Amino acid sequence: MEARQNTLTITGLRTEFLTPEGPLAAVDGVDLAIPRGSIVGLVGESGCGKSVTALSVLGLVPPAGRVAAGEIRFGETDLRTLGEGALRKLRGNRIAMIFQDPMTSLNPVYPVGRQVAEVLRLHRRLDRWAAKARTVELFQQVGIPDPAARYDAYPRQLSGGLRQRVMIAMAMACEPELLIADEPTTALDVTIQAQILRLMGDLRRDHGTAILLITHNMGVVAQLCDYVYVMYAGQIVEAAETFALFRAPRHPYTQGLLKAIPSLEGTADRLYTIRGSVPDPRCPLPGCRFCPRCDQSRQDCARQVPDLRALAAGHWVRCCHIS
Ligand SMILES: Nc1ncnc2c1ncn2[C@@H]1O[C@H](COP(=O)(O)OP(=O)(O)OP(=O)(O)O)[C@@H](O)[C@H]1O
Repeated sequence: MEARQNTLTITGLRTEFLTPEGPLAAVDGVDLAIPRGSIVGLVGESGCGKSVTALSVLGLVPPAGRVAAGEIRFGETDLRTLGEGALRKLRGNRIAMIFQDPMTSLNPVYPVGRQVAEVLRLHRRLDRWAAKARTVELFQQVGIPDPAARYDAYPRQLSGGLRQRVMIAMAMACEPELLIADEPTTALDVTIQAQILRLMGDLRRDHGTAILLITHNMGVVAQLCDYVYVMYAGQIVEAAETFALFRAPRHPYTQGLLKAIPSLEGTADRLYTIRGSVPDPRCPLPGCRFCPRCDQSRQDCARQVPDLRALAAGHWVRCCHIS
């Protein structure tokens, strides 16, 4: 895929946090591309660096951290060269975001309708009445019951599912080119989860929005994504089209994640889990970072640093023993 066809192209991203023990690389050399109008998944266990990748794109890395290296291109623009003012203009307009807990993004002291209408007034230049009418219409589209009454509700008066719908309505209001959704359905029950995922699919279909979907849920990936990046210990360890990844996962970590999906048949007595846990980024391992947890590791894995190599068109794997 040529870079100019991408809505987002991340190259060599390294994001560090300053700790008393020295700098810690939460994201360590990540390359990731989102072609226009596609839905790309970023998966991995907790602590792998998914959220920090998203925050780096948005220019929202917390104060102790910084993007130390790499390029983040939104279309032709290198986001790292933009000042805070220009970045703020892009966020909530051409780039929208949805987080796991919408309370962190919604202002608790303003009615939710006014918050969405504000976006329409600011970015779509609608007057007060048109913005209100469009907001109620958007609330209806995202399945908020009694949308006119909910316009005046405060965030705390709504359920988690309704708050997440408000966030989607806000994202739809801007008709963004890029939506970054970080665990958008994790806190919701399964039925609401499916509805929110459907709405994101609609956003892509109706507005051509490219979506980066961050999740640890492989089922969600299978349902929605065109392409998947698997992240482990700050690095991409496998990347492939969704169909190829599910049909023939090559990295032992990806194989473990897929084995851990609960099956409907429920044949296994216990749900599979990958033994061990994500390594502490403060103590980087000399060889393959997955080696201590890998059930296929060999003697040299602890010493050899694997590169991300192409196995087939569009299928990349970081493992010393796969060719
Ligand atoms: N403010 C911070 N200060 C220091 N380290 C941080 C900070 N935020 C994140 N990290 C570290 O960065 C690493 C990656 O964290 P990140 O939140 O990106 O993981 P994640 O894959 O998104 O996990 P989760 O699904 O739990 O959000 C972790 O080791 C974490 O400890």
